[in-house]
Amino acid sequence: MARFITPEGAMCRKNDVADEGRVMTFGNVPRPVDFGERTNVYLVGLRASGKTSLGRALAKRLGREFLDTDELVRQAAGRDVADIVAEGGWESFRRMEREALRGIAADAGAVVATGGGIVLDAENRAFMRAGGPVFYLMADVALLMSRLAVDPAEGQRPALTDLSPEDEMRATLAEREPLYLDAATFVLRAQDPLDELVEDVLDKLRLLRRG
Ligand SMILES: Nc1ncnc2c1ncn2[C@@H]1O[C@H](COP(=O)(O)OP(=O)(O)O)[C@@H](O)[C@H]1O
Ligand SMILES: O=C(O)C1=C[C@@H](OP(=O)(O)O)[C@@H](O)[C@H](O)C1
Ligand SMILES: [Mg+2]
Repeated sequence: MARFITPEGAMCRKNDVADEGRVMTFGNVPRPVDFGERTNVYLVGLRASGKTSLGRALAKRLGREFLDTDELVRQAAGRDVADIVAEGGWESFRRMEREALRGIAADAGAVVATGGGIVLDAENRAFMRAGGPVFYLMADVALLMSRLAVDPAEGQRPALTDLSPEDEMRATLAEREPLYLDAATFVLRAQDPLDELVEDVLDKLRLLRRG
């Protein structure tokens, strides 16, 4: 089993590679093979997988700007997600989310945490893939439910369906996992401690640096 993957490996078909218990995934579409000072890094995954937390820690470690599409939407709208959805429906929020993503300069060199549903839009997935490495924080339902019980943030995370919270999480995972994998350059283990995740990302970014 391969322990290291060259940038050329990023052009191969989707392929999970175990590396000391961690998983790296390379998709079947062209991936950024260069990671430089001005390249954005994107974090995707379900609600409570840790995108915002990891993004903040990673940006600090890299000395880069941290951006969160939910926060950009909130600033643009002057309202939180729950209010946007209550007034205009999810369609309205998704439109704003898409604009927030597009509004981030291609050469910002930022760490960008996204909202869990950003991958529903195929053009968002293509936009991130083309813009920089995309890290998918893979998590199971039990982990996500336990985090949401502690930190529900209802203004930020209104219900997506009429299902019970756990059934909703199950259905959302089933619907979105292929979409996260489609967007992803790498897969991370969401259950790992934050400091280990930061190191894991730095290791993977080194694979993409030229020279
Ligand atoms: N790696 C981690 N280990 C333990 N708790 C975490 C980790 N990442 C995030 N959390 C906690 O999980 C909750 C959701 O994290 P958050 O970063 O808001 O996720 P997301 O942005 O993906 O919705 C927060 O309470 C956060 O403190
Ligand atoms: O999964 C989703 O569809 C959503 C996740 C939320 O962000 P987090 O993933 O940061 O919780 C937020 O964008 C909105 O409530 C929609
Ligand atoms: Mg978040």
